[in-house]
Amino acid sequence: MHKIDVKILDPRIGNEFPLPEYATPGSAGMDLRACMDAPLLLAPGQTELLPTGIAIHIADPGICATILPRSGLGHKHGIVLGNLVGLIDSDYQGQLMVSVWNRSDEEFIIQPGDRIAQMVILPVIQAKFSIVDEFDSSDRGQGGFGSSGRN
Ligand SMILES: O=c1ccn([C@H]2C[C@H](O)[C@@H](COP(=O)(O)OP(=O)(O)OP(=O)(O)O)O2)c(=O)[nH]1
Repeated sequence: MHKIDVKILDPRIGNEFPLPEYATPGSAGMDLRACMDAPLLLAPGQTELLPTGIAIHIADPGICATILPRSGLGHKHGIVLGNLVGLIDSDYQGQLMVSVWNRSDEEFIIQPGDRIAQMVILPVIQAKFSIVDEFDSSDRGQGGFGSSGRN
């Protein structure tokens, strides 16, 4: 298990609200909690940036974190992310923030401590461009966007 430094910025984390953790041994993501002071009513179409009460410093440039919607919230209630996917750089040390977007046509209330999104830690490969005039030939060439047909 990889270790990542975490700072607890909101004293409710680790007490009233647990530190993000994997729910089962096979979980890929750990849920992030909304750490605002009061309930938040998200009107249809509204987007808000919510604090999570923690900061992480991944440090290793070969690792990043992604913030993804929770399936149930997204599918049943239309609560997804304003940035669709959040990408946390390995050198970011600020508070983890979650942009919540109510894409439904109904109001949704988020309570402090609610699990609003999930974070997945992923490997990253950093690449450097090498300028060429021609690529080595490949089977696909420039074909894309449906070039192989529909089925
Ligand atoms: O959902 C998110 C997305 C990003 N971040 C933090 C971590 C990330 O490392 C930093 C910058 O994110 P990004 O590079 O995507 O933002 P930007 O809009 O390009 O801003 P910047 O100019 O700060 O890079 O913001 C979050 O806390 N939550």
